[in-house]
Amino acid sequence: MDYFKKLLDLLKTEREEDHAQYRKLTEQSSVAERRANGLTWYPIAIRGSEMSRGDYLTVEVERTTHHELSHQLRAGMPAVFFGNHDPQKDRVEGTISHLNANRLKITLRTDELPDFARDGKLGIDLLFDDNSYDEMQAALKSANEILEKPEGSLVKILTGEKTPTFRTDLHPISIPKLNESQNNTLNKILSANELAIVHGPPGTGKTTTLVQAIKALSKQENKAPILVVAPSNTAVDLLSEKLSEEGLNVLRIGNPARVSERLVALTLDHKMTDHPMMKNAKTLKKQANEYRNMAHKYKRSFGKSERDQRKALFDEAHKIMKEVGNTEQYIIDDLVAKAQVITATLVGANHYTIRNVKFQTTIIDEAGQALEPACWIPILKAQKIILAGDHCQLSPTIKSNEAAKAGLSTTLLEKCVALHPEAVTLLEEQYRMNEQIMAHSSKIFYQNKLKAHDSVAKRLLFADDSPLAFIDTAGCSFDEKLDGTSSTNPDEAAFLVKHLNIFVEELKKKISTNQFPSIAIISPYKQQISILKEQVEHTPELQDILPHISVNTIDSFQGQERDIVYISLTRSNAEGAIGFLSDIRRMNVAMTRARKKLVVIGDSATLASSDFYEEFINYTQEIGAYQSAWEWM
Ligand SMILES: Nc1ncnc2c1ncn2[C@@H]1O[C@H](COP(=O)(O)OP(=O)(O)OP(=O)(O)O)[C@@H](O)[C@H]1O
Repeated sequence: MDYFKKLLDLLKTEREEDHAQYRKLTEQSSVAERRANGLTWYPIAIRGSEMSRGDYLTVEVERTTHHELSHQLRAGMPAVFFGNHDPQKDRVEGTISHLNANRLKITLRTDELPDFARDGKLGIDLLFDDNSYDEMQAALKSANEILEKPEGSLVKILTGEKTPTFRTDLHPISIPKLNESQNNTLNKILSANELAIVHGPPGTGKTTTLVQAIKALSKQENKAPILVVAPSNTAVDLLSEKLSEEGLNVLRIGNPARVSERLVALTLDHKMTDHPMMKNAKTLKKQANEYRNMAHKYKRSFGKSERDQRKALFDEAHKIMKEVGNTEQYIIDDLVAKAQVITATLVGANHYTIRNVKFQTTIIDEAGQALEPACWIPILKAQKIILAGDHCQLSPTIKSNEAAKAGLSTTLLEKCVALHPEAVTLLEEQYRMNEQIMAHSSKIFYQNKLKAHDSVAKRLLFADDSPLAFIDTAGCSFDEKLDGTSSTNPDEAAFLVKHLNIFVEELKKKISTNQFPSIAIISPYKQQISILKEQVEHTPELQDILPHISVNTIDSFQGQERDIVYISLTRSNAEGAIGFLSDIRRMNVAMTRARKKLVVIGDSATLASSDFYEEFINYTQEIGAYQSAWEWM
């Protein structure tokens, strides 16, 4: 019982901190400041409006200037439509329903355009996303109630009160395109009655395996829809596309982060427009909008009979819209029932279109990055859960240090791996890294069980190149600095760029520019990234290959891979303080992005305080991959 009470407390702390940070960013800041922080579109112009379900008005707007500014507005987020003459008063709240480049649609909680909208000074402001927290909170409360009931067996298993069970009557199947550990995983998923856990280290084909498993599950469950969710829209998009490529009927709930034709065709909106019943709804909608436009011709200031006339027209429009709503609901139910797979984000699993739909099986991908309270939203909709991810890579970002320390950063995946090892299968063969790049990660995180597939085990940029190097800056006096709250090391950055430069010169002799390998330069420290970016961009010899180089923090590279990876560890001090570097899961992500070459630059004297780095450095010494920075000076 205390299990969910504790989570509810942690979630409350997190919500308060998140809200406080949001307020700090928005309160007392001008429109220009909020715009610079990516929270506001201003100015905007109205490009159209139409009635939508529930007597709401959907307005399409365009950002008319400042297109170069990045912003955090996304479909599904709560926002406010405001007039800048009197922003306190002139505001209507709503939800962003579509977003494409510099245009968005916002569904407002009103049935007609407010008067202030006739004035040109309009904008859209992002609101704090209370909805996600409300959904998480409600899910935790329901889970707590279910836990006390006899039928709450899945909840009891996930919280460690019961053990999962497996069918023994199934004949294992073997799919030729899957390797042995992938097939084992597939069979574990099929035989699980309540829970299976897929542990997928970097490059081991987790997505490939899940897609095949979902296909097989769909057959096993007689085509009843399977719910597939992940914490981010990007992850949901990837799975939706792959599942559809395999011929499954996929319905994507919510709005994709990326707009591709294939993906758009899977969305509910798109499928609705193709539905045979939609023509009817469209005709009705058009009629309702005509009534509404007629009503608008009567201004509020007119006499009584005009006001009555206006009201009658609005009433008629609303009546028709109700009918539209019913037809649309019918279409939605039909599409949901016919889908083999429904995909959404964790919170999107409670989208109004599927809110009351129950599933036999739910798959949570990227569970290693999912906030536990969010996982409970889809879990409550299912009888069987598949958790897939890697708890040895980055965990979800938590805003409140207090909540993180008290346990919110521990994922459900991690807890379940510890509670139910019998439900876990490890994908053991990876298709990304040269075996030398893989070895340290495999030893520290995966009990030395990872194998490099033959096609990659010996992969190199060119014959005789070395796939791994640790370059030791100890004794070079490359001292770290503190820039705000972020550590930097300008000397180390300069050294890295110089090393890269020499290596690139060598590469250019062997590989043509258009087939040039991809390069990542990674550091855990934001300010170090800025310095590195600046130096790379100002190195004349690197100009022609700049499009092949990406410089960014570790977090932004999760899930990606590059041919060459340089890591700037940055820390170098007499005290042996390594701060952020002690988060070895983050370093696991950094070190496992490289396909053919990994160069790690750091100060062994500072790093010696950590077993993780000490073992890494020892390993590079054993295989002759250790160098001193002196050799390059
Ligand atoms: N059984 C297999 N045989 C050959 N290639 C495979 C196999 N499984 C996966 N791969 C290849 O390995 C690569 C990674 O696969 P996939 O995208 O499924 O992995 P992932 O584990 O989801 O990746 P990530 O590490 O980014 O999470 C792909 O190029 C895929 O084609």
